[in-house]
Amino acid sequence: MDDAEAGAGAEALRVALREEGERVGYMYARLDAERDAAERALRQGPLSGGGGGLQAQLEKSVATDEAARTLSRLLGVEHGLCFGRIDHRPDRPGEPSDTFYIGRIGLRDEDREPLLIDWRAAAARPFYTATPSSPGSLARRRHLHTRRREVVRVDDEVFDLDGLAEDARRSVVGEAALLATLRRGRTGRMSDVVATIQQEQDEVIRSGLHGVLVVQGGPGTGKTVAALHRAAYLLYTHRDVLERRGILIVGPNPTFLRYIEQVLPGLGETDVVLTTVGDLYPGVRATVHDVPDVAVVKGDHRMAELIEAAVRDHERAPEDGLSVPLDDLILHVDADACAHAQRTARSLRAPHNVQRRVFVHEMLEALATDRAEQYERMIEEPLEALIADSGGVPGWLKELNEDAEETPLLDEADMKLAKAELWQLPPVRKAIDELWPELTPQALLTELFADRDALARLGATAGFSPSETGLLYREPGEADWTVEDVPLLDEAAEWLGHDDPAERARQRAAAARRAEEERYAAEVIQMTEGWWTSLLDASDIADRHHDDGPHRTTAQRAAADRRWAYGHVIVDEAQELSEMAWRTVMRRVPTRSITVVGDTAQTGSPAGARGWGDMLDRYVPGRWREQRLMVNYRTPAAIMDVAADVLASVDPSQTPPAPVRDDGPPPRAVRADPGALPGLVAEEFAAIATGRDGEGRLAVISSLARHAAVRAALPEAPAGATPEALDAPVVVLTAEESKGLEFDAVIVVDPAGITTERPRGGHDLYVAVTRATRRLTVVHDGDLPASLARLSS
Ligand SMILES: Nc1ncnc2c1ncn2[C@@H]1O[C@H](COP(=O)(O)OP(=O)(O)OP(=O)(O)O)[C@@H](O)[C@H]1O
Repeated sequence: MDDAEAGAGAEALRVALREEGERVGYMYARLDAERDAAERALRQGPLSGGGGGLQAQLEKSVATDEAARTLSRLLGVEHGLCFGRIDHRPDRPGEPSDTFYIGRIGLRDEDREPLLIDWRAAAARPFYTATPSSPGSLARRRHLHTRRREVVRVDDEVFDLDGLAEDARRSVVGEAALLATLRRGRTGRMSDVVATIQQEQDEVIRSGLHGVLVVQGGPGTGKTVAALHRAAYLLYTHRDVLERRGILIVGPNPTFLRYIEQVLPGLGETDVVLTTVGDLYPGVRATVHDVPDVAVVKGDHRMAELIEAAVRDHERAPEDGLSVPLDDLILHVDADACAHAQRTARSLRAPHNVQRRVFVHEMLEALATDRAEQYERMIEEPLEALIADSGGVPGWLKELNEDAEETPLLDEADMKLAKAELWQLPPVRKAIDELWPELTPQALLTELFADRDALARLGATAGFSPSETGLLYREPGEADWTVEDVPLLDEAAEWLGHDDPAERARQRAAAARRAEEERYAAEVIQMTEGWWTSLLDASDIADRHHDDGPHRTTAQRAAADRRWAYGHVIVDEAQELSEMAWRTVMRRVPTRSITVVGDTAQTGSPAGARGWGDMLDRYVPGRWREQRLMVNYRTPAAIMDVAADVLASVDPSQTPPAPVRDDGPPPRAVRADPGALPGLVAEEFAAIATGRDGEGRLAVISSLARHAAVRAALPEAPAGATPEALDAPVVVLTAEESKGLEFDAVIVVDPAGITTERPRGGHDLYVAVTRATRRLTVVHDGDLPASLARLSS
């Protein structure tokens, strides 16, 4: 390039920066104007109407909600408002072409003409899908880099020039923009990648709402970011369904959720519940895991049969019938009548606690009849003796006797009273409770786990061996609920159901009130054509009219309700879920609209998935679709070479993803004990903190055996899967806790221990060595595992 060409290039760049700067400046001015309008709306409420009628009240409520939602969306897009531009090829040479700017939200200019296109809109799609080999109708794609509100750089890809090399799968679109993003230091929070979404990720994000989509990909392939952007895209595209039903995202641990939770509000979405398997059962917050052997049994789908058997075991029809001593009587229900009561209750296809009502009624009826018969006999027997003694039966007495035999002892009203009275008597209640008790899931499992005989007996009916069920035994009150217990509690809750008479009465009253409110709301819609009526239906209006405390968001209502049916569920690190955990998740989404995100090569849980079909075919046989992500955006090539050796040692059939980055120093092994860690951490930290951003984060990932020694050596560093850990510059983790996270530098301590101390330890080591974005150091004081031989040279 001669000086004249270089000068022309520099001038073109200056012009581009100036023009784009003006354009983007105008977008921020429009953003400010929209924010002001939303703030005003929030302060003032609706302009029209007033007064205290239902219509005014509704307008106010909807306007406030909408304004708050809009404002939070507008406030969340300050950084990188506009990040791209696409120029379509003109239809005919010489004609003007369409140009669109792509950003975090859509904006219009003062004439209501589109100024900025929301990244989720169909018109934005070519920005993500065009490649040099198939540019579609695009002539050019431009990435705009902004600092605060200023455009500081533009990167162009011109698609109609020949000769751009394209290595089909591994080619990365917008390489300059992508690599600049990837080289930024880690902050402890995942950020959105809307500006640099890659084509294969775009296919995941925009895949249809329905059915089960599996996103399988190695470490660092952007599965988590793609899944989160998919949540945002689905909410944008299917707002009507999903705002009402919500999206559930299940992640591996609370730290991980904290790591990702910033992404969704940043994308402007709030109708999402983020949770872990340990939190899926309302009222229980489990974070501790069972040891692997126990986890395997608790995760086995046969546990569902064991729990059903345990419930049935509490529905007894005694072989000798039931006897209840009561004052001077002993009431008795014979074995046949008890069995009949059991059969009648079970014929109601309902859970145990609901069937119990039927059983109680049947038994009370039998007891009341027995009591009446006994009283009857008390009167009849002396009478018959009298008749026999007097040597003949007078006609009038015979008639009376025959009449009495034909009429039931208790008519309907008598029976109702008698049953109510008996139910108040403690010996009666106790006797019936023993046959068919009201149970909570917690009580059922606590009792089951503390009863070796019941475990063995009921376990056998579910196909477990005594040694397997023996693992479930624990003393009553011995431990808190574990993560593995949560699906069991949920299962038990399904079988037990809930029968609370007060709650039933409340529900009946609420349903009647609700019907009345909906009828009224429907009339309001018919009579008024308010702007807000297009946003709501009668049920929404009734919701808002109903003044039972503050209006709750979909996410708040869903999180508190075990039986909530979500519109879509995303499961991240899904390979860790056991068969029982899948049952719990599936119950939350009867429509089976699910995104399953994970990597079966990273499965650490012995109860987790070896293949997706193992878990999914039970629910959607052959009806799930799989999308593979093959490019690693996190880990530099030299570290991935080490990871590939580890993967080959545990599962040679798996292919590690191809790394985009090949920067950073080679990974190293250091022979030392944990005492050397402060020096190594300081050294690593100095290396990562000198980067352009002057900040960096480091994780020390150790074996369980060395965990205490590592903590002692680094007393300042927080340890474990706690949210604070993410804010600290240095954190100490186990391999399991590091799942899904990433750091600028990683020090892996005692790789041999990590490989051997858990059943799937080789997979744990694979996870540990793939957490680094820049530097990897392995610290060992014994021999290195063979899979890390590359580091010993
Ligand atoms: N298109 C992209 N543009 C910029 N950064 C990206 C892109 N895709 C992924 N990344 C970055 O790569 C890193 C890895 O992404 P992510 O954590 O989603 O991967 P993952 O597949 O879930 O990994 P793992 O299985 O190891 O948990 C993140 O820092 C993410 O921001």
